[in-house]
Formats: sequence, C-alpha cells, structure tokens
Amino acid sequence: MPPGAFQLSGAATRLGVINDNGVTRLDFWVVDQRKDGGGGGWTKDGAEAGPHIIGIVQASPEPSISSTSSELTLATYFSLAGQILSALPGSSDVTAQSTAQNSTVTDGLASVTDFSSLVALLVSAGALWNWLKVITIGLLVEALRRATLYLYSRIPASFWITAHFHEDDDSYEWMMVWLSKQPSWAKARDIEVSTDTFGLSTTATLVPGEETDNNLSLVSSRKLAYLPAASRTYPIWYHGRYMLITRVQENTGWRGRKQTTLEISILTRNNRVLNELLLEAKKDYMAAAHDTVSIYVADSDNDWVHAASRPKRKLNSIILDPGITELLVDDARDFLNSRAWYTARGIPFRRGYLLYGAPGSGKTSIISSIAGELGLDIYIVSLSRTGLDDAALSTLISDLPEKCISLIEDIDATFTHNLNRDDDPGPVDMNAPPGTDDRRPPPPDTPVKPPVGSLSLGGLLNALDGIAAQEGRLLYATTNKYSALDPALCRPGRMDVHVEFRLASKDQARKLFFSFYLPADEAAAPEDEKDQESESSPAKTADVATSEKPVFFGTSHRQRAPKLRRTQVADLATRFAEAIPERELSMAALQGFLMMHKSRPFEAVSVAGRWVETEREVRAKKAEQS
Ligand SMILES: Nc1ncnc2c1ncn2[C@@H]1O[C@H](COP(=O)(O)OP(=O)(O)OP(=O)(O)O)[C@@H](O)[C@H]1O
Repeated sequence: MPPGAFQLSGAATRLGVINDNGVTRLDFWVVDQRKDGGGGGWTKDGAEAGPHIIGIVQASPEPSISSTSSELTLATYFSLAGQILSALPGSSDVTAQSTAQNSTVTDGLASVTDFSSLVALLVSAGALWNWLKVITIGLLVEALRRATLYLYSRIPASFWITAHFHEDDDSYEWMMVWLSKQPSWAKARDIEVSTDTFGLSTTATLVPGEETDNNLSLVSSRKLAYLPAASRTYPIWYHGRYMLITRVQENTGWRGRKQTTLEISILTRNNRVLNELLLEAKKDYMAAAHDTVSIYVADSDNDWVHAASRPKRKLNSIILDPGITELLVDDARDFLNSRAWYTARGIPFRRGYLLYGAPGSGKTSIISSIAGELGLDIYIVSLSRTGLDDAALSTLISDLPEKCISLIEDIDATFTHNLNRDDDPGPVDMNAPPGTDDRRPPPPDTPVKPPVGSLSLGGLLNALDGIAAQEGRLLYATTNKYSALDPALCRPGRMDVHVEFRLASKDQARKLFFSFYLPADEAAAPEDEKDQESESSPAKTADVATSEKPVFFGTSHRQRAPKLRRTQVADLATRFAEAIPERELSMAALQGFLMMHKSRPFEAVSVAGRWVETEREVRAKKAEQS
C-alpha cells in the first residue's frame, strides 16, 4: 500500500456500526502498521483499546453524525476515516480498517444502507463513465487479441495448400509410392525403412545399390525402400515448389489401433500444383499396377483393405469348354457399358454370376482373369469370417466401389444343411436345379448347420439386392454344390447368369497340354531353338532316370522343358488327350500332373494312362472308406 493511503477492507457491510444503548456509534480500528510490525493482528474490539488500536471515533451524538445508523453513508465513513488519519501522528504510514466484530444489533440494517450506497456510487455518472471506459478498453484488447490470433493462423495458411491422405484410402498408397521414389529420402537423416509394397508387386524404389546387388536381391524377395517416418516433417521440392511432408499417427482408441494420415503442404496459392501432384502420383501407381489385379478383403472393423496384388492372368491360359470364356467376358463387358440402359428402365445396375461345378475346374481362375481383362479390382466377401453378421455384410456390400468384382467363394458352405466341402457327395448332377439335391438328403432330425457368426440367409439376400447394394458391381459366386443352394439365392436379379464348369474333357486336356509346353508367348521363339530337343527325348530321359538324383517330391524349377516344335507339341497333346478319360478328372488335377512332368513332356504322355488308373484307384478307395 502506498504511504498515506488507508484501506477500508471488505465491503461496506463490514463497517462497524454499533448500536450502543440507543446511541449509534461508528467505530474505526486504525492500526499503526509500524507498531503492529506489519503483521495485521486485528484482535481487539472497539471497547477494549489495546496497543494496536489508536483511534476510536464515536459518531453519535456528534453533530456531523446522524443519530441513526441508517443515515450513515459511505461518504461519511470515508470522511471520518480521513479525519482520524489526519489526526494521527505519522498518518502517512497508517492503515485503517473497519470491522463488524462485536457488532451487536444493526449489521443487517447497515448492510442494506451500505449496499445501496455502494450501488449509488457505482451507478453515479462519473462511475458509469469509468465503467464504460474500462469495458471499451477491455473490448478493444480482446478484439486485438483475436485479430492477432486469426491473422497468425490465416496469413501463413493462405500461402499453403495442404492435402490429407488417410491410410485406408487408395490415394494414400499412391502418394506413398510416389514419395518412395523421391530422391530426397536418400539424404534424410531420420527416415523410415520399409518393405511395404503398397499394393504393388514390387517396391517402387529400392535402397540405392540394392537393385544392382544380385545376391542381395535373391536373398530376399522383399525390397527395401526409404519413406518418411511417422510424426516427422520433411521439406522437399516438387517442380520448384517447396513442400512439407508429414505422416501423422493417431491412436484411434480402438484396440490400440493407430491411424496414419499423410499430410502434404505445398507453398503455393495455386491448386493446379496439387492437382498435378495427385495426377502424377495416381498415374505412376496405375502404370506400376497395370499388370496386376488388386485384391481387397474386409478387416475386423468391416472396412475394405488392400490385401494383395496378383499378376494378371491371361484369359487364354484358362481352358474352358468352348464358348464359356467368351460368354463370361463379353457379358461382363457389355454390362459395364450398359448403365444408361439400366437407368432408363429403372433396373438396378447390378449383375450376378453363379459359377458352379467340379472343384478345380477353373471357376476362381476365370474370375481373376476377367478382373484383369476388364481392369477391375476384386473384393472378396468371406461369409465364414468370424463376427460377420447381417448388418456387417450389408455395410460391406454397400461400401463396394462402383465398378468392381465382388467374389463370394463356396457360397454353399455357409447356407446348406450339414454340408461342407469335406463331404464328398459323389458325382453331382450338375443339371439338377438348385434346392433339388435329394441324393443325400439330411436326416429329418439333423439340425440345420448354424450359420457362422450371426449371418442369416435373409441377410445375405438383402445384402445382395437390397437398397444398400452397390450399383455397377459384378458379383461372382462359386459353388461345388449347385443343387444344394437355396433357390432364392439363385434367382435372376441376384444370380443372373449360371455357368456350369465340368470336369476336363479330352479337348481341354489336349489344349492344356499344348499351352503347358508351348504357351502363346513362347510360340514365337526362333525355329532353331524350337528344333532343339535336348534331353527331352525318351532315351535321354531314361539316362536321367538311372543317374543318382536327390530324393524330393515335385519338380525342381531349375529344370526347363525342352524346346519343342509346334507340330511336336500338337502331336504329344493329342496323344495325351487320348489317354485322359472324358469328364472324369478336373483341370486342376491335370495341371498338377503336368507340373510333375514339367520338363518331361514325352514322359507325361507315356505315363498319363497309368496315372489315370492310379487316380481311379485312389478315388475308389476313398469312396469305400466313406
Ligand atoms: N480350365 C482350366 N484351365 C487352366 N487351368 C485350370 C483350369 N481349371 C483349373 N485350373 C487350374 O487349377 C487350379 C485351381 O483352379 P481354380 O481355383 O480356378 O478352380 P475352382 O473351380 O475355383 O476350384 P474350387 O471349386 O475348388 O474353388 C488353378 O491353379 C488353375 O490354374
């Protein structure tokens, strides 16, 4: 407190107004801070003047003081206080304080009076003006503060364009692959090293030196690449523009899962730069992924995630009965170009294909091949996934992108009576319509196999053609037990085209043999190479057979098939087909047999008959046991 000042502590209600035998008295306790040692110590009441109390004023019946406490005003208190202080020796160092201690009667009344005085003072013209000034200054200061903050955040931001890429989105992969190609990482001092291929068959950029080191490449098929580390910001230059790259990792709070977001800020006011960057990254990625088919599966949160990329398989490498490949490919292609037709007629723009028939007859292979041919990604819907219920399936189906292939394999496995893929019901009457498989009816008391999770047939049907079902998608379902399927599942609208895949015909066997030993790519090899028969002749094969060989099953990849002339392969293929019975073995079985004779086409032909006999015996034994 400055010298000479005095203090009336507390509100006016605390001032001591004492009604003493009908005489209103105003008591001030004025303490000399010098005597008190500065510690306060208001321990005495007005009646007992102690060493600290140096002044008591009796306000009444002084002429200047009214005889009732209600007439006392705050101004009077102040004036009295002033008088006391001026009367005191060394008044400039004195502090005054009033108190209501030992007040006997009139505190309440005084409170009212003091409060109204205070209000009167506060609302007096002078005070209001001061209030106004204080409020105005306060508003100005606040406005200035806000303006500064706004400008601080907006001015730098107005020079930057920031794009955010979420880990779950394809664009994140495009950008990460693009980033992995940037030379800046090779010089960075804090960097993430990764073998992630971001959906491509190979890492986009190798660690410098790795690509030239053949040994290292052989040791690991996974290649190393540099990438921006999480929670770091890296400056790089793009087309002369300054960019900041940040990978932000946040806890999602769900099973400790972390969500990564990539942020790219470009120092420019022109969106064109960002557009260029995005298109460049997308084009690069598409070019790198051109020869692959992307496969997506659902994760435990029922989000589609990129699971793998497989090299495209040529359509002509799958040998089906005449017309089937063309039927499937042309139908799908035509469908994709017919959106307007569907819209005009109000028909949902969806198409379903049910491929049924013998195991290993090429159902899955042709779907993958069609995806490659039409440039579509495959989304695998696994009905047997734990935790998949009707709602989750519906979400998954409605989250499919507009043009894609969704694949449900072995659709019979989830919704048939007590049947599963291990049961071998013997030769199936493929032409029996769905729901009519009565060769092996389940006993009446057989409980219906509960669907895995809480997925119901109704849920599946709704997901396939309900309102939420995505437009423009091609649905492929495969089954080995056509007749066991619920007819509702197979009706047009859900499964529009049903295609039967049968066991291998002689013609298929011949074509498979041909394409196995003389695929289209190699048919154009120079004549002289084709003429070399090398060790493939029966005599030479015999030589090899007598020499000591390591014991192993399968065929070593180091062995190469001999180069054969086209006519030779055609002749061998015909002989092979003669040895293969019509519609008895699957194409997968034939492929497996040829793989065992990968480098020995002559031997394949000569032992094919014996192999067929062995296959029959194995199947007969199996049938006996079951
Ligand atoms: N028609 C075919 N032409 C060429 N290869 C085939 C053919 N059918 C099957 N294969 C080969 O057999 C293997 C299994 O084929 P795929 O998985 O496509 O059969 P699938 O009919 O889907 O069998 P499943 O019903 O058991 O799922 C693949 O490696 C494939 O190359």
